[in-house]
Amino acid sequence: MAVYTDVTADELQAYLADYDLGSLLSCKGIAEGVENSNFLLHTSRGHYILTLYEKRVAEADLPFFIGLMEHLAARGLTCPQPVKSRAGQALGRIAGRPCAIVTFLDGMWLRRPGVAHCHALGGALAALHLAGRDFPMERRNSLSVDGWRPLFEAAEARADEVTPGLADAVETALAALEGGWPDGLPRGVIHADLFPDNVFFLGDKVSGLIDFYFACTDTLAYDVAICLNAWCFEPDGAYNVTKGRALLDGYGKVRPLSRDESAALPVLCRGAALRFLLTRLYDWFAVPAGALVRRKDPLEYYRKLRFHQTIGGARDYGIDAA
Ligand SMILES: Nc1ncnc2c1ncn2[C@@H]1O[C@H](COP(=O)(O)OP(=O)(O)O)[C@@H](O)[C@H]1O
Ligand SMILES: N[C@@H](CCOP(=O)(O)O)C(=O)O
Repeated sequence: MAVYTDVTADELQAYLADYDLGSLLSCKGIAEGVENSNFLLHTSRGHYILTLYEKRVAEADLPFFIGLMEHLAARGLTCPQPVKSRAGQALGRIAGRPCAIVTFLDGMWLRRPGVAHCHALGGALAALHLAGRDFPMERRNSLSVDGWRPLFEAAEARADEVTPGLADAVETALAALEGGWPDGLPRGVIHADLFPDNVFFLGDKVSGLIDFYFACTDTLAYDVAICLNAWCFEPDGAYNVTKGRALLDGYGKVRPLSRDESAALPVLCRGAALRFLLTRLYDWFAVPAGALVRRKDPLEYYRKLRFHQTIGGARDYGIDAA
């Protein structure tokens, strides 16, 4: 359960007095997520999500996230919509943390997505990339290649407690990526964390996307690599090429990848694997005492990184590369 900051009933009542949300019926901490504190609010007007922004979210970035959700919704994407106070403010402060209330989305996320879901996810990701093309704000990706070494240095001394040899393996992979990270590929708004728990389905159809708090301006194909890692590996660690092909096909039907983007997938997948390995490794040792959160396994992403280090080329992901 991700609740780092508790909210008292009095604090919440006082906060909601500035909103036209009716009377508060209940407020429950949400038993999922790792980054922020989330609460399900039930008021006489309906259901809402209250998010208190924690550790990795810089307050200065909040207008980007809020503006992006509004922009994407205006272009037909289903994503949470910030609820404004009577004074027209989407952002506030509660229990000492910056916060926002957003609309509740129907649907559920899938613990075991199948091939059809991967296809639908690919289409939804491409639709997001297209809808973001004319978003006027920019946000640098603080968790791209130049953000990885500081994370590694913070966790390096204890990395081998997770598995022997991890520190050396990460150093080698990191140095290779720092020396050969692609630039010049098409850029735009990326979600940067479109894991299954951030995609809601009704049947085989994507019903909504949530959790835009890593969204930024970066290489579009890097977002595809993040999704290949998050959606197309089986619990036993095997890459499922049928799911990979479905995801890439779903994506390509909406926004075809260029030959350069396809050819860059192996290095982008290695980078995407290292990025989540590093944040999970950092968090493994840095979860604050008393926080209610389930830590995520860094080794899952170490295994994915090793897979990507062994593949021959983009064709192995289920795509015909240049
Ligand atoms: N707008 C929403 N509608 C419905 N459920 C939501 C919404 N936002 C968050 N949730 C629920 O809260 C959980 C955690 O949200 P998430 O944004 O992933 O947290 P975190 O910010 O910690 O990553 C989700 O898995 C989902 O169950
Ligand atoms: N997806 C990340 C962690 C962040 O997950 P969230 O959707 O709960 O914010 C990971 O798997 O490491």
